[in-house]
Amino acid sequence: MSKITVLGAGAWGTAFGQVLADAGNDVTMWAIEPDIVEDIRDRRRNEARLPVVEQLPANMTATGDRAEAVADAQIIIVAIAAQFARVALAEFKGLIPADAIVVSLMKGIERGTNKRMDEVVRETLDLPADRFAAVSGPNLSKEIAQRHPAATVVACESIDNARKIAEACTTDYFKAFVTTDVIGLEMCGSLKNVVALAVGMARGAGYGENTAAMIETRGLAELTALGQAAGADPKTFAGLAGVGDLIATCGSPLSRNYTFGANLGKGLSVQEATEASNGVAEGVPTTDAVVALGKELGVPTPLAYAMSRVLSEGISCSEMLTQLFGRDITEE
Ligand SMILES: NC(=O)C1=CN([C@@H]2O[C@H](COP(=O)(O)OP(=O)(O)OC[C@H]3O[C@@H](n4cnc5c(N)ncnc54)[C@H](O)[C@@H]3O)[C@@H](O)[C@H]2O)C=CC1
Ligand SMILES: O=C(CO)COP(=O)(O)O
Repeated sequence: MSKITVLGAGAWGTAFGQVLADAGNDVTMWAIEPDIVEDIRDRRRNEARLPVVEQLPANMTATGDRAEAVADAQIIIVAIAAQFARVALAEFKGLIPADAIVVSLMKGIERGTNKRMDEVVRETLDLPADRFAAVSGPNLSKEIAQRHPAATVVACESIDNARKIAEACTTDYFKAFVTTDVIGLEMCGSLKNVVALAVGMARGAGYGENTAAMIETRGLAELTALGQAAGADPKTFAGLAGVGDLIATCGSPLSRNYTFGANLGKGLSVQEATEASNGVAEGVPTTDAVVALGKELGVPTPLAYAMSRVLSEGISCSEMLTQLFGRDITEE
């Protein structure tokens, strides 16, 4: 049993906090929103971000005080919207215990720098590779909050530390596999959100299984190529964090990215879809970062490019698909 702190009490931060508490750990949530801290601490609820949970476990509390949150924590989980991770974590620099393992749940690429979350977290906290882990997989928060059976993958350059994190989040309904492929895990989690935007858009526009399968399969090829160029192990893309998460995210209205895309497909503007979104749709800012990363690594990213035109120019779903596939005859 460990003292574990979760930074960010959004939908996934809170649901994962419950998993950790169910696994027998003492869990402290830190959030920037005083009303959410008060709700978790005084009422064992997170009405704003995770209303589906009627009562959070008794071994879960919350604070808005940064130093108090991380003092004596053996494991620190980061579940903050990816584009704000750098600015939020900078406030924790110097407060993190020297032997704590820092674990990212975030699925995004930083806009402007094109950096993965392992790079952002390690840079900001000045953390060695063996004290950073990422958790990613088919993990829709609302299902896990209701304790539906699910699995995930923990990646750390130190397999022993990956095992420590896996053990800390193992319950009778939640299983964690381990890997040392941090880059692969990060790339899978971030890039599948862009694919989910496109699939959601096609569904929202009224297209069926063939169109969805085409986007998912070509999307998987795109994220695998980009991941490999960044140094990932191709096997990771065929596993839970790759195909697994793609299936969950591209097939569920519980996904914010899928829903954001579906709203675009139904004719909402980007602004309207943003206002309708229940939480962060990471694929939106990540799309441009993926296009830029593709250029940097010399890997074509037709799907991310087509989606970037949807987001910046408002092209329609059929224009997006025409842009995506073109008319040239190419090998699969
Ligand atoms: N919801 C889900 O099913 C899953 C989400 N994820 C990933 O986990 C991450 C967090 O997602 P959710 O908790 O669902 O999102 P959310 O939209 O419910 O919450 C986002 C969190 O970021 C925090 N935040 C934003 N700006 C901040 C700042 N400047 N300082 C401090 N905190 C700030 C918010 O306070 C909030 O707690 C995302 O990267 C997401 O892709 C991963 C797996 C599943
Ligand atoms: O990552 C997720 C499922 O694995 C959650 O997807 P959304 O962020 O689109 O809700």
